[in-house]
Amino acid sequence: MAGSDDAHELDVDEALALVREPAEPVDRHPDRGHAAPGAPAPAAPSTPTPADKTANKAADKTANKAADKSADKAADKSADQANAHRHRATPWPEARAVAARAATAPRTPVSVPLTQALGRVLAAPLTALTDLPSFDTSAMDGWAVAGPGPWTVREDGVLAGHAGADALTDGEAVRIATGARIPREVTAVIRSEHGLTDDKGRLHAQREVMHGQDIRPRGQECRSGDQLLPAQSPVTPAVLGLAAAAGYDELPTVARPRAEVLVLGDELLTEGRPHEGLIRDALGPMLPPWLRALGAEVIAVRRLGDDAKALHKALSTSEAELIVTTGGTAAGPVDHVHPTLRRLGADLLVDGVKVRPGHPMLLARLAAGRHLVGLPGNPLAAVSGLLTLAEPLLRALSGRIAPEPYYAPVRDEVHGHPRDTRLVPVMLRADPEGTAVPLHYNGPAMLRGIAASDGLAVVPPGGAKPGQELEILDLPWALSPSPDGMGEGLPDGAEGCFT
Ligand SMILES: Nc1nc2c(c(=O)[nH]1)N[C@H]1C(S)=C(S)[C@@H](COP(=O)(O)OP(=O)(O)OC[C@H]3O[C@@H](n4cnc5c(N)ncnc54)[C@H](O)[C@@H]3O)O[C@H]1N2
Ligand code: MOO
Repeated sequence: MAGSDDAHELDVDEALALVREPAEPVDRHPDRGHAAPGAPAPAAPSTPTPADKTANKAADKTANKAADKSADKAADKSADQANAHRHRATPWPEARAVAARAATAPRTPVSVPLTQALGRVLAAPLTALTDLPSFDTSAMDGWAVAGPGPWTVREDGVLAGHAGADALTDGEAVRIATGARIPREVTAVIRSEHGLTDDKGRLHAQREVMHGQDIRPRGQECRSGDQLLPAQSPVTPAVLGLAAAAGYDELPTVARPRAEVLVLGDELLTEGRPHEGLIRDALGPMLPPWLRALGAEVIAVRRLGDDAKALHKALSTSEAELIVTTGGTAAGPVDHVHPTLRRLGADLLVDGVKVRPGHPMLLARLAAGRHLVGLPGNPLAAVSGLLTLAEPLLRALSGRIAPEPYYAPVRDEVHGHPRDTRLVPVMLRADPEGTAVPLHYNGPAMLRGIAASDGLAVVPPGGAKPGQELEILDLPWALSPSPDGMGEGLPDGAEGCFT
């Protein structure tokens, strides 16, 4: 694992670069202090603190020692590697596009019972298997009447789900329940609160009776064969209801991509409180449901510690189409992801992204149809990797349509990184502008901000001014957008059917 326990979106040099425009060559010292980790009122450290001074003195002393030449060499090498890595890093928008294009194989449609279809995507248009309603239906409890009143009321009544009553003749009425079949020759339904029977049992309407009132004619909502929804529509609870009403027992859906989560790190506990340098694994509980919300079927979550052999074996034997690893992406002594991918001859499609947090994230193709997303271990950096690389890849694999980007003005100034995009948790206000309020506790190791947020604001390099419109990344439990054509082509008047 990387030695630095708190690598932030801005380290000291980067924070200084923000106030020292134009940028001079930046010399990184990742182990020598950082900007405030996203906690309230972050401040660029313009004056060295006593702690910095002591650290600097110690560093100078050390640097003067001849015995440390080899350490300097190693540091130079690692700085070179860091620079090379930064150079390779993909700009954030491009990284998302690469991930969206990475899945090329066509998906096989699978027919699943309605009970298993929620959250999937339709592999074919939803076409009505019946007229809806499939027979003329009473919209109200009351009387079905034929011709002008008053009407003689028949002894028997008609209930929903029962066989239809005999045809009425003019001047006849029959008691009818909501949803019951309308007998032939009926001209209107009178609601029970709008009719009175006299002592001879004859029915009188209390208000004017319009022809056809409170009758839902067969096919009012759709005719058999009508397209109700286009292919690629997400299957929501409402879609399940519509499909059942239209006669479906199963739905043709796009197969869910199988995903496996490999949690790396010897320092992780699965229960209890952190102690003696050990911390709780925050990603094991967070990622599986998040991946499911993004369309994946999570087939396994495994904790491998910092064991290069175990990682190699897991990657070579996994049956998942998407392997998500957490941690081990940096260049620390036990960061095994890069070396293992090299051993496997994987194709690195994205190796580092110009985004904070999460810049060490990566995307690799292991073999045809099998990908790995390497998420950095810092929890918010992992969320950033999830939304930057796993989300577009899973969207393509599960047949979902990319949401239209949406924008909201930020309430406050948001500090930017000098070169990289920042993703900052925001809360959306219910005001007319839908203002986004940036949240504190947005440091790479923190989940407190994201847990309270409605989305992530995309802050361009250089930052954003109050009122500036920023793209907002939805969290996957927010509503999915409708694909093109959904809601179009409804027959005239279909929306205006109030009762
Ligand atoms: N010399 C450098 N060191 C680091 C750099 C750098 O540029 N130069 N980048 C830093 C950044 S930024 C990040 S992000 C991390 C990424 O490191 P890894 O992906 O190798 O992650 P680890 O070192 O394994 O862990 C980092 C951090 O996160 C904690 N962690 C890991 N897994 C979990 C988990 N499942 N739940 C909760 N917390 C987890 C881990 O204990 C570390 O504190 O590298 C920096 N270093
Ligand atoms: O800044 Mo790291 O990428 O913690 O996320």
